[in-house]
Amino acid sequence: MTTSFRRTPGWLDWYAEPSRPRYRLPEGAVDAHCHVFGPGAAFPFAPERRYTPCDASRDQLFALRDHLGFARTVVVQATCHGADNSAMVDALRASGGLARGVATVRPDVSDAELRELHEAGVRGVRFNFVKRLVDAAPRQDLRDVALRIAPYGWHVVVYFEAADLPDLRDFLLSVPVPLVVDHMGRPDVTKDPDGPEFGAFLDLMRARPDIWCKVTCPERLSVSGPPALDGERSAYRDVVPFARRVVEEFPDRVLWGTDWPHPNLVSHMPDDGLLVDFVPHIAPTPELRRKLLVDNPTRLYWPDAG
Ligand SMILES: O=C(O)/C=C(\CC(=O)C(=O)O)C(=O)O
Repeated sequence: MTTSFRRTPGWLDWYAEPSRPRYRLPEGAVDAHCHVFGPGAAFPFAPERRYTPCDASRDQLFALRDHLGFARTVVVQATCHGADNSAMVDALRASGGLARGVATVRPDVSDAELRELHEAGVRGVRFNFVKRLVDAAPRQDLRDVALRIAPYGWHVVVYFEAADLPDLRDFLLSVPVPLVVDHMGRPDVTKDPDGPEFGAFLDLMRARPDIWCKVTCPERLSVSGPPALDGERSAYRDVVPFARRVVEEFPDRVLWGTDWPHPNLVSHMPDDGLLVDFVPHIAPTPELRRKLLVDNPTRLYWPDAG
């Protein structure tokens, strides 16, 4: 077994000493999008991966959760682990019920494996259409996976770039379980939020009442910045109109998460405490923030928690 991995050249490690957010998260807040990486010595990265990250363990994730003031987390399988969900599942099992997961599975996954994932806390699978991260999976395979997971009440998390939405739209609308779109479908934020490209995304959201959206990753989408560093509490201003538009039109179907440990960022690594301070800019009222951070993710991932 390989126990030592050389990270991708230029890899930025997660921010070691995040500040404490000035914005105090409401009780029961959920970080609905984050990952664990390895550690590679215990959970080797997948041979087919497109990047090799630094380690980011479950205990480091739980420490960040507590530091920022989140109650719970949703751990999303990252492509560097392929369809080997063991690092993510290990995090769920160690969380004492405070973490749920989104897995990657192949169409030949057995019912026993699906049951085991469900028992560990998995509630969805992720379909990744971002070409720099994965080879395109045949859509029939994805449909087969969606049919396999439907009896468990799971959803499908989809990650795609805005430019690919026209091609994906019919397929997405045909998926027979709820959909959760990562990072607002990655809009080009140099374009007009009222223009046709983001309009196509909003139309997708309008097309089905069970399509949810993560209004996440301003640090990935922003072109103008400023970055969430050095005490900056009004970071990523160019992303605000996009995220706010979604939060205000679909207040009951939006989720937020840190995306820690922020794979593949190249310009900077954000201070996660300052990222939390981004939330009031996109969800301007206490009610919108409660829905975004507590009610919506709890309904989707802990429906029995009340
Ligand atoms: O962490 C994210 O959501 C975004 C990623 C990484 C990713 O999705 C993955 O590796 O699975 C990205 O844009 O590189």
